[in-house]
Amino acid sequence: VPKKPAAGPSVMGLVVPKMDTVRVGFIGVGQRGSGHVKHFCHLDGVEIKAICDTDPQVLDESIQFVTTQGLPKPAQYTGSEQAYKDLLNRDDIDIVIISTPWEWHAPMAINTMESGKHAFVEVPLALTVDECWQIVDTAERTQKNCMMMENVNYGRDELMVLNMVRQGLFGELLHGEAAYIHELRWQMKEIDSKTGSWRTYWHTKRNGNLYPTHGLGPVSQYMNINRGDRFDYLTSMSSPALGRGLYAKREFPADHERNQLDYINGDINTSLIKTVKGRTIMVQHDTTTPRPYSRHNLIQGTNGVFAGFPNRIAIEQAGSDSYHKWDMDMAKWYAKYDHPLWLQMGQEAERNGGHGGMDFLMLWRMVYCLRNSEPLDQDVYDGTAWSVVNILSQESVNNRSNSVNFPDFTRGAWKTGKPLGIIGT
Ligand SMILES: NC(=O)c1ccc[n+]([C@@H]2O[C@H](COP(=O)([O-])OP(=O)(O)OC[C@H]3O[C@@H](n4cnc5c(N)ncnc54)[C@H](O)[C@@H]3O)[C@@H](O)[C@H]2O)c1
Repeated sequence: VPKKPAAGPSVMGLVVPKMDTVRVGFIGVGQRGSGHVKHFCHLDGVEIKAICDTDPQVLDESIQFVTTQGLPKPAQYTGSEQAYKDLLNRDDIDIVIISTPWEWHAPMAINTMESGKHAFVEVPLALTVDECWQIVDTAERTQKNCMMMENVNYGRDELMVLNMVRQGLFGELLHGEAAYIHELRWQMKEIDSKTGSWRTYWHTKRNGNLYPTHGLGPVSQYMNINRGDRFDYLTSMSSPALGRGLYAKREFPADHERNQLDYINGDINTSLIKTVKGRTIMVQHDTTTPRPYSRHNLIQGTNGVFAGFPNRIAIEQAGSDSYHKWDMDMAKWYAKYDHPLWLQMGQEAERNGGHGGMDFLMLWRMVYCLRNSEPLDQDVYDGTAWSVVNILSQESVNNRSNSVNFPDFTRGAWKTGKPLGIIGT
């Protein structure tokens, strides 16, 4: 895709006028979006103005939840797949939280920004390179935020590792490993509604990394991707696609629809990203094999390594060869390196829950930035760079793993982009 002329100034580091109250609308309140609604009911300085979902039942559940908290009843929109546009026509909403199936993310984000509102979108942000460019173009033309809500960047461990990296504990960074390894075959039993009712089909349409952002977001922030470095090119391979067919055979009658599908997505996809500075990142996707959960969360530098799942660390200390053995005892590392944001908000985040507190912390931080006129921690360039791995990995897999170049969605602004600060220091 050729580099297009910008439709407006870069939105890297975008600061928008301070909001005393953040007025929010929700599109999609299924399994994920309903959680966001619950968290927003416990955040200061927000008003839930409207909620939209095509499923009247989940819509009603979220509306009920809000009112049982003693909060005003939000307006509701349902009845068609386009009903969200009526929500966007309101003039009393500042931000829209989009938690719909993947194919809706890009059009809804674009329509949200065009309606004068800021878009906050579930992962992944987009499904084609063209959609990525359209989102970037719209953000630049409208000067609106479009943040992909990568919650994993707000996990305690990920925040701590970011803090360790910034303090130089690992030396110069060389290599990272990221993954979404999460056995989700059971979602194939969600037939008429819920995640599996739409997500299952992606395994019949694409062969690559369907869901790259959870592991990749934090590793990208460790490496200052789009802020001094950027993804240059990628090569990708997929294993055979066997697990979903076998599962369908075992779990569904022979004539069941799940047994008529052609599952083409390799059970394990492995991609390698090279950055402009020469660093390497391995990214894996596997939602099919019987295997414990992992996002890898590995960062290797000239002075040592941190790896997650389970957490372990090895550092070259004072010339000793202590790095031959993993230190699995995290207590002293947390004591020394817990991120200031976690020290400030971690207890409240854990009390509110959501993937160990990361969900609440992300939403709290979004609202904090909007209310204090600070740039968000993740911008439209991050969301597109992390999401486009989905698309580029397929291209590479389908072409004997030949390398594929990353588009530079920042249009060169990565060279001067400021690294994400450690808030509170
Ligand atoms: N960040 C995370 O940790 C995390 C976790 C789970 C899901 N997700 C993401 O959240 C998104 C939603 O996933 P989910 O598990 O909640 O799925 P889901 O199927 O439970 O919910 C999706 C909702 O969107 C509604 N919807 C579909 N089309 C719509 C339209 N045109 N207008 C309005 N509503 C519409 C559906 O009725 C449904 O209620 C996905 O992108 C998924 O990848 C992220």
